[in-house]
Amino acid sequence: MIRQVLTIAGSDSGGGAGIQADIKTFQELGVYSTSVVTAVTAQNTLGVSEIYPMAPKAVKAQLIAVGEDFDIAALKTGMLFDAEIIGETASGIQQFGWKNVVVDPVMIAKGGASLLQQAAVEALKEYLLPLALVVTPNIPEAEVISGMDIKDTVSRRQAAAKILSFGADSVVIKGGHGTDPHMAEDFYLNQNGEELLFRSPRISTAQTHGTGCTFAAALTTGLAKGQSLYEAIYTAKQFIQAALSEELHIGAGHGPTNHAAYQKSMCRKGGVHHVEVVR
Ligand SMILES: Nc1ncnc2c1ncn2[C@@H]1O[C@H](COP(=O)(O)OP(=O)(O)O)[C@@H](O)[C@H]1O
Ligand SMILES: Cc1ncc(COP(=O)(O)OP(=O)(O)O)c(N)n1
Repeated sequence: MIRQVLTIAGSDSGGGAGIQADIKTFQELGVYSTSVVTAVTAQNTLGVSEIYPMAPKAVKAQLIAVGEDFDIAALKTGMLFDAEIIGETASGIQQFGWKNVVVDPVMIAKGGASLLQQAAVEALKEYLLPLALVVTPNIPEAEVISGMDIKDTVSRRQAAAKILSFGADSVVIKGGHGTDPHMAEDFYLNQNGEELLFRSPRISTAQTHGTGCTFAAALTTGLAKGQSLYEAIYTAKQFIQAALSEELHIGAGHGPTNHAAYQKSMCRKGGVHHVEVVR
């Protein structure tokens, strides 16, 4: 039977991030996607113009509808917007005993719009992080959650350890916002103190809308298929590298990544992107 996954996230009318990015990624990687919409954003490649959060009871009703009928092998959370929606999300995960929980702690869109109320950060730490197999902040999100500045590899490791203190099994601090002009480096740390670096050449492109959602969705798919966390992160890094490499050039701003590129690269001899892993 096809593996079933769930995304709990906001809608991006521009289709590059949020629920739309997740579903495209799930489809490309061969799992069946269910979805719980937490908010509707009016958004395109130039930015977010309006946000309409769902009523918490609407989020709850969607979670129950999915939970009562589907066998969810892995799930990801994205834009959750406020503390009440975080509370409903955490309750749903616990009610249905869902495992393989990937928490992408979406806070700010590339254009600067706030996708999580500041007051909700505490709820994220208290209710959601303890349920996470892996939490995937970008560097600014990792700074907010840890309350620390990340300016080098030492402070990145300290911030990752602080994030783990809120109860997630592991963390990946994504490197898209890093300062290395040559490499995009994602740092993994787990509760056993094991750390890994996943490194790919940094691609010079403005078509980066939705990189974080896409990466976390690909990771979620790997877990649903029974991959180890290591394999799932590795595949997700290959997926996003391909999606950034073959630009679509859609829209006038930060365009979406190309969700179809990974499958195309699989068909080419030697086409799958190499990811360097440093232990
Ligand atoms: N220019 C780039 N070249 C290669 N990989 C990138 C680039 N930008 C982001 N990535 C990768 O995309 C994934 C998402 O990272 P990031 O952009 O930091 O997340 P977010 O969209 O949440 O800000 C990570 O695996 C990161 O290393
Ligand atoms: C509805 C919605 N959810 C999440 C995001 C942020 O997505 P992300 O992958 O972090 O990409 P950027 O916004 O940084 O390009 C979003 N914009 N909208």
